[in-house]
Amino acid sequence: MIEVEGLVVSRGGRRVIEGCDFVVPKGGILAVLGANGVGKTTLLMTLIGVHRPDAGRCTVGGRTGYVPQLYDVAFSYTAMDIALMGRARHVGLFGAPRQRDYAVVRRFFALMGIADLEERTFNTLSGGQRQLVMIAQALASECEVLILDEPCAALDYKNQRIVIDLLDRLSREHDLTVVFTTHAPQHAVEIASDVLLMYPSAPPLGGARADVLNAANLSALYGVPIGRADFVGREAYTYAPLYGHAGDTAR
Ligand SMILES: Nc1ncnc2c1ncn2[C@@H]1O[C@H](COP(=O)(O)OP(=O)(O)OP(=O)(O)O)[C@@H](O)[C@H]1O
Repeated sequence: MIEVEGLVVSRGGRRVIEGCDFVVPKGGILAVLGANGVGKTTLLMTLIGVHRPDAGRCTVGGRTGYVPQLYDVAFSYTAMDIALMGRARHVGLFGAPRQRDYAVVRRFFALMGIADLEERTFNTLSGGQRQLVMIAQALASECEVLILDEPCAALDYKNQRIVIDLLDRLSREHDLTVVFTTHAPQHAVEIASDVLLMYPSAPPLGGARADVLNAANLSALYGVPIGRADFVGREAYTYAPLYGHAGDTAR
């Protein structure tokens, strides 16, 4: 469970988050949406204790895993080495990973369709492949709360599906509490129980997905007209194109 009350956070001497309140129940999924630079990463870093709030309260109940937006490592670790780092609290400070640790990582690699990357050097993987390995690392920690910064940003449609479905499944079957940021409202439509909309000059708006996620709020959030459509019988959002495609005009 996560409880945030009256949260105020500054970066570089400037207030970035002001008056943020929300609750995510155990097993809930919160999607955080907002324009570039509005403070989504700042909020996540505050949840995991990296940034200190100027005011307010922020309680995260349970072992927490974090998946950053971008990740590079200094040494030639393999994808397996990187994912095994998620097992640190199970392995202990001077211990070596055991059979079970490998088995846990391999289970998530298989679920995410990246079993073939196990022996590859992490830094030679594509951005999307690295993102999948980092998510496997966090899941391998067997955390109770998982916080992910744009987990699908570098992923193709199929891999977005895999990650979004996996988060949904883990929250349903293992009561995993999830917070993720995204620039794709569709990810919120698909799995979020709760949504937090972060505005540049107004307090964030949070609540149950059905109450908060709608075309009017999304249009105000991004400053472009966003419409609701139904896509194969499901709620979907899309922004209106600014210009017609060149091929649409009469020649
Ligand atoms: N190290 C820093 N020092 C000063 N200001 C910072 C620092 N890091 C971020 N900021 C500022 O804090 C604000 C919030 O940044 P943050 O990274 O939280 O935004 P975001 O919503 O995650 O953006 P994006 O969608 O582009 O990832 C921005 O205005 C940014 O310029």
